Amino acid sequence: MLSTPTVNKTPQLRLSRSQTLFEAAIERISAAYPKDLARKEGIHSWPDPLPSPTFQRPDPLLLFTPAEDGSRRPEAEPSQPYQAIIPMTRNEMLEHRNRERIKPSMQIPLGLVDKPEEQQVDTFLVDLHGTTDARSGGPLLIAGPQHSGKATALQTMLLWLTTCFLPERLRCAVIDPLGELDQFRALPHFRHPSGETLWTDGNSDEDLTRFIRTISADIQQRHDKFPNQRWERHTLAQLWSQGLTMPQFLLIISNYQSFAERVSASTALQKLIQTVVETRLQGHYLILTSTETSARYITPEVMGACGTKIGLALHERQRHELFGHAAFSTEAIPGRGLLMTTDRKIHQVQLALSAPGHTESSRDQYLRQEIA
Ligand SMILES: Nc1ncnc2c1ncn2[C@@H]1O[C@H](COP(=O)(O)OP(=O)(O)OP(=O)(O)O)[C@@H](O)[C@H]1O
Repeated sequence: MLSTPTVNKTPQLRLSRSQTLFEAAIERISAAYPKDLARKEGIHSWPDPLPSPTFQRPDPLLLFTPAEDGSRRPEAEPSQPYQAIIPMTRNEMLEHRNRERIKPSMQIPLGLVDKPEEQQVDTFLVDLHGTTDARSGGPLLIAGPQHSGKATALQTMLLWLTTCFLPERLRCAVIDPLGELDQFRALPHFRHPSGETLWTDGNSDEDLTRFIRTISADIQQRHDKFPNQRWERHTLAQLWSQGLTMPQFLLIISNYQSFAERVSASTALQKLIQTVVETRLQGHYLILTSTETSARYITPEVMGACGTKIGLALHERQRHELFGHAAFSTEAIPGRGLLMTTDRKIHQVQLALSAPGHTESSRDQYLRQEIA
């Protein structure tokens, strides 16, 4: 039986302006009863709180460990080290990709998830294929108002995927009405073998129809190539191991709500979504972002198909629409949100940035250089 630790002297509480009371309380407890001492006394569950971007430190959580390359170091080097989801630089990851025999995987590290019931903070893996446990998800929906971090989350996921997979292993098609993913546009992952670009802003019905036709034909072709194949969870992995390079296919529709008023566009998109969702085991995956959560913008069928839902900075009605009555409010912190997976449990998450930098433009520049 463990004796309750006694704290004789509580250090002075210094509240900086950017610190919330909750963080200050944790800091105070941590100072009074440090982790090392807790471990010595057999207490191992002492998770850090989710990292919070602040005015002084807007980029505390990154996908990759930033490179030690002075020329590309973010302008103001912070005193604290960055917290990175992947303990490798992007270059190390690229080398790893070239050396290893790569398997198909749509598990994407996107941040940290707080699990108070397990007293743990874990890496948050989005699982578009659905292979792990009850948490695994299938299609992903990220909902949040403007400037809540949706595009940033897409950038982090695209950086991960295009780093892990060569274009013959991953093909992406993007509908990006606001040009938020432009940094990635020139990558070969976004081009069809025919040379056609798999990218549209979707602003004209004509463009959208052409785009949908190309993707639908691709999906049909894959089906025709293996007419007798019974697609199961590991079929794609088995085909890869036999040397058949059939790319995983990811469809991203950013700002999906913007198509709701255009009847023919939204009908065509819904049909495409349904096809992609139904052929997940063949390696077709879907990510949607939306500023709206009501049935007027996202039909119950599309909402129901999204096994993983992330809500960023939602107000109460939207939280209910997305997560039901169990949803709770989170602090207004960039990249902080709620997550619900197929087990219908709700957790708080902090999403990672794809690039370091104190301002949006310096992060954008870093990301562009990184991809180039
Ligand atoms: N995970 C994060 N960590 C720290 N800051 C973040 C994070 N995500 C977003 N931000 C901050 O919030 C700003 C807005 O993010 P982003 O552009 O991704 O939002 P959005 O929801 O896509 O908005 P819009 O719909 O207007 O494009 C970013 O420039 C960044 O400063």
